[in-house]
Amino acid sequence: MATTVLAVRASAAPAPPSLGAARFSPVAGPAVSLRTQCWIAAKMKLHKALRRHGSQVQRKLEIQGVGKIPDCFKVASLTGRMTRRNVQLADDNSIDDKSSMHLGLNHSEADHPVLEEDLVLFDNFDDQPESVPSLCIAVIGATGELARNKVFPALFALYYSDFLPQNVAIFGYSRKTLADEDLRSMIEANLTCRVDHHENCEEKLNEFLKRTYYVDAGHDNIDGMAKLNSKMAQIEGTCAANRIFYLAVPQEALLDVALPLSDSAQTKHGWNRIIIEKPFGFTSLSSQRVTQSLLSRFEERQIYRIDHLLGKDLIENLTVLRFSNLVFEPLWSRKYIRNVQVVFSEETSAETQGRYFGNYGIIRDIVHSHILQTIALFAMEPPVSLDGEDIRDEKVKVLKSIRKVDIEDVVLGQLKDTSGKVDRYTKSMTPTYFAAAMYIDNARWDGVPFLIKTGMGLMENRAEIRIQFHHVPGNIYRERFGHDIDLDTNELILRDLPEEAILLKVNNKVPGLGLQLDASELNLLYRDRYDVEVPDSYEHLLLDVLDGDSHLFMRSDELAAAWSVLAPILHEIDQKRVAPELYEAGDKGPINAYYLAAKHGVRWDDGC
Ligand SMILES: NC(=O)C1=CN([C@@H]2O[C@H](COP(=O)(O)OP(=O)(O)OC[C@H]3O[C@@H](n4cnc5c(N)ncnc54)[C@H](OP(=O)(O)O)[C@@H]3O)[C@@H](O)[C@H]2O)C=CC1
Ligand SMILES: O=C1O[C@H](COP(=O)(O)O)[C@@H](O)[C@H](O)[C@H]1O
Repeated sequence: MATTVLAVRASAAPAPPSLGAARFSPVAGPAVSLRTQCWIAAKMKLHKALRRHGSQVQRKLEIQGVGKIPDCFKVASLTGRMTRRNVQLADDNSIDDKSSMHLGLNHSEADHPVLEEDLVLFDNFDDQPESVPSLCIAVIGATGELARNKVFPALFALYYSDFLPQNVAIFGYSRKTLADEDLRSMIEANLTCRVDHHENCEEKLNEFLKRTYYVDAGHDNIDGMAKLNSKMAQIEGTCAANRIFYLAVPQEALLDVALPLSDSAQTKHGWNRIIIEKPFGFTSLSSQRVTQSLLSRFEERQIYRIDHLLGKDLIENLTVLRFSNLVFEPLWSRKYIRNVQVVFSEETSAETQGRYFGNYGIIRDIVHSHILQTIALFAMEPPVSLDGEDIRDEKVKVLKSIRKVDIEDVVLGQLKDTSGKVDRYTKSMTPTYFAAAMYIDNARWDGVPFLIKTGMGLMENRAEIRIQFHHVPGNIYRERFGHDIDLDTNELILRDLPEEAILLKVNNKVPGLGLQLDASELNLLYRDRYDVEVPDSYEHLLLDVLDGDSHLFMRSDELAAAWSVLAPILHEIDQKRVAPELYEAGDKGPINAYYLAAKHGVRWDDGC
């Protein structure tokens, strides 16, 4: 563990610490006061704490009678005891550990101590302000589709809402010859972000753009990363500084970028985190090699494998609903649950997905990460805490318990080519649709089919998880339901698309004389309940990275376990040359998916 050496000042009336922010002031307009920086840091911490520990933190706030946003040192005392890691820190009275917590330093990531002469903290945490480390975010592959359409807009939305520290700098990096101004114009031109109609947006955008710089990598990432490092260092000075590197590059370029980055672009004055995009490898072996190379240079805790589909509220609700409601928690097992359906379908055709879908196909692109992570979060045992590692410990057990999938329980589909051109998917047999029945061989889920279905170019956008419960044993009302026993099945539906909702199907009496039963839905429609704009999932996940919260990012052992589930299927598909069933755009997808569900005693109940 790296030791953080800090110069401690005696007591009252401390001189303001030398802030990285001061170095940003020439580009950022007037220097921002320590108070403001502290307030922003507090707000970020508080936002996160409220999101994750809601009422606990809220109660503490009320008890302390603090205003809307308390001072950062007070927030630390409100949130600092929430995770196991922080419990240890809070229990340890040494100034070093406490100070590193306030600085946002994660010991295992902070390879080197913060420089003694640059950083001044204070011995009384309840009364004294703290220094806010600067943050540099580099978007590698800045000219690509993902960076332009998703990453920069998400960064700006976070900046707009004050979720990035005041002393932040953004770097775009690619091999094209561009100037800062070109990058800024590109960001501005592609800003489809949700805050563009909000108050002061233009002002904020100008501020944001002034903090944005371009680094031309040339044709060699070794030189490129050295250049990036020196540009960042110039801005950071020698103060405490953290860095995030978003690797928005094709899989083939990942190591070409990541290895020089590890050698030359990491800060020695804080933590470094890298974000890696899906799909995570083409084969189990190639993925393993990439992982080994990454782990030879980075610590596991530094690596964030991002799948933006996991940044939806639907996914967080999986655990919130189960673990915070007594009416659901006891039902979460084979005893009450008959089957689980995970559906992710899109109207858009794979043609419109751009290069990133390419030859990878839907199994590597969507099933490997999104679907298997959803199942893992759904089916895991209660984690010890909300700490990322505790959750990942439980997810990996689920992935390792998934039974080898029988190829007879797999349906592949491919969108018919309507362009008249040679169909690149047909040529490569790349599936654009996948359905399967999976089983988890453990005590909780033994015998429960998990039916998954995902495809492009279908009749509607749908992302939902449906949980069908067993029929009531010896139901005394059975005669009132008619012949279709499925009609009285209780069902819980968590939905992201077509619109966010949580629905519970229950049986009730039809009004009037006589006793007739009906199946109705108790609806929680987010649109009606909450008058808020939903942040893009990239915003959510970027904030998690900033916060060091890893629970929605696949750890290397999860990645390997997911490959163990899918590699045999991919291998058998290749070996037997299993041809995908063609389906029309805007249709329901392959008919075989319906036979598959019936074989496992399930009826898709999803409208498509
Ligand atoms: N597009 C999307 O919405 C999504 C993309 N992804 C994933 O994100 C990654 C990027 O996708 P996308 O933006 O579509 O790809 P693009 O091809 O549009 O962009 C790739 C970017 O990487 C840069 N690049 C390529 N090779 C290198 C290299 N060796 N060194 C440095 N820079 C390099 C390119 O710039 P230059 O050639 O100038 O260096 C370009 O800026 C992929 O892994 C993809 O699977 C995941 C989900 C969604
Ligand atoms: O990663 C992917 O996500 C997109 C859907 O993104 P969203 O922001 O519209 O939710 C999907 O179209 C693509 O196939 C997939 O690779």
